[in-house]
Amino acid sequence: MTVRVAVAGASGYAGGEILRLLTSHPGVEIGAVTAHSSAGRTLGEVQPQLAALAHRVLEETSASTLRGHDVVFLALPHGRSASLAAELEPGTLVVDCGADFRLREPADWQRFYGTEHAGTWPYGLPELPGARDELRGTTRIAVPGCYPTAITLALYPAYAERLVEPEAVIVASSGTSGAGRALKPRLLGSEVMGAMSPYGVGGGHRHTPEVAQNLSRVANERVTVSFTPTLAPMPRGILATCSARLRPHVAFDGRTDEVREVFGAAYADEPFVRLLPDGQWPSTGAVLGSNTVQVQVAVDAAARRLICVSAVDNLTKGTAGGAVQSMNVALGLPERLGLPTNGVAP
Ligand SMILES: NC(=O)C1=CN([C@@H]2O[C@H](COP(=O)(O)OP(=O)(O)OC[C@H]3O[C@@H](n4cnc5c(N)ncnc54)[C@H](OP(=O)(O)O)[C@@H]3O)[C@@H](O)[C@H]2O)C=CC1
Ligand SMILES: CC(=O)N[C@@H](CCC(=O)OP(=O)(O)O)C(=O)O
Repeated sequence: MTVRVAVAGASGYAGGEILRLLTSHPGVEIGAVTAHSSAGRTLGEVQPQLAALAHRVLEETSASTLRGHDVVFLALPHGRSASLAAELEPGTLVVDCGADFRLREPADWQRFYGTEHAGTWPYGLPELPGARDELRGTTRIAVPGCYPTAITLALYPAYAERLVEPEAVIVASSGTSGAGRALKPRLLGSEVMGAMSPYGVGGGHRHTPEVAQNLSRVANERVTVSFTPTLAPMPRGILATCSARLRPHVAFDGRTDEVREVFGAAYADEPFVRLLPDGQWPSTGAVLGSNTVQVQVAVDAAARRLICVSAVDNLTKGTAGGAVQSMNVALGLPERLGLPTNGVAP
C-alpha cells in the first residue's frame, strides 16, 4: 500500500523535518508541498537539506491544493489548522502538528491561546496508555507539543503506578528550532549564542495545561504542574528534568530498584523509548535526528523526590517523528516505518 501525502507548512522547521522522514518511508508518495510567503519557490531554495526533493515547487496553502491526498500533515502556526481541516475530505487522515486540537478543556485553550477552542482530536502520543486504540483508524490526530512529549514520557509511568504525589516540578531546556523559523528578537544569534535563559516563567507557558492534562489522565486525579522552559544555545534538542515527591509507600533509601522496575515494565515493548542503564544519563546529542526518547530515573532520598530526566530531538520525536509514528498507527502500518532510532552524534 502506498499513501499519497501532502505537507502544509513545508517551508518551516516542522514541515521540513516531516519531509526528511517521509522521503525514507517506504509506504508514502509525497504529493503537494505547500507554504505561505515561500510559495512559488523550490524546496531546494528553502530547505537545502532536502536534496531528494530539491526540484519540488512550494504551492500556496489552501484546501484546494491539499485535497485529493490520503494524508495531510499540517505544520502551520497555531490557529490555522481548524478552518483548513474543516474543508478537507472527512476520510483524509489529517495530522496537525499545531496545538489547535490538543487540549480537552476549552477554558485552558482560551487562557493560553486567547481564541475560541476548535475541539479535541485523538492525541498523537502512542506510548500513553490507551492511545494506540484511539489512534488506530482515526482520521484526525493532534500531535503533542515538543516539551509535553519529553516531559510526559519522563514522568507518566510514575503517575500511572502512583509512585509520586500529584504535583510535578519541571525545568526543560530547548534548542532554538523549537520556536520556529520566523524572526524573533529574543532568538537573534547574538542573544542566544553562549547564553541560556528562562522564559514563560511562573506558569505562563502554554504547554503547562497540556502536560497537566496528560499526567492527570494517567494518574486519574488532578496533577499540578510547575513548568519552567529555558532556551539553550543549540539548534535542536530538549532535555527535561522533572521531579515529584515520592508517596510514603515508596522506599526512601535512595535505591532505584522499585522505580526502575515500574519504568522498565512501562517501556519494555516501546520501540522509541530507551530507559538507559543505571548511572547513564540522557543527552540531547545522542538523540539528534532520531525518534528515540532517552529516559533515566533516580531517587533523591534526602529530598524524598523522584527525579526523571528525558532527552528528545524536538523536531523528530518532539514533532515530525511523533507525527509520522501516529500516522503509521492510524493507518495500521508497522509503527517504526520511516523512523530512525539512531541519532547522528557527534
Ligand atoms: N518547531 C518545533 O519544535 C515544534 C513545532 N510544532 C508546531 O508545528 C507548527 C509549525 O512550527 P514550525 O515549523 O516550528 O514553524 P515555522 O515558523 O518554522 O514554519 C511555519 C510554517 O507555516 C507557514 N505559514 C506561516 N504563516 C502562515 C499563514 N498565515 N498561513 C499558512 N501558512 C503559514 C510558513 O510558511 P512560509 O515560511 O512560506 O511563510 C511555514 O511553512 C506550529 O504549530 C508549531 O507549534 C510542534 C512541536 C514542536
Ligand atoms: C524554544 C521554543 O520557543 N520552543 C517553543 C515550543 C514549540 C512547540 O512544541 O510547539 P507548539 O508550539 O507546537 O506547542 C515554545 O516554547 O514556544
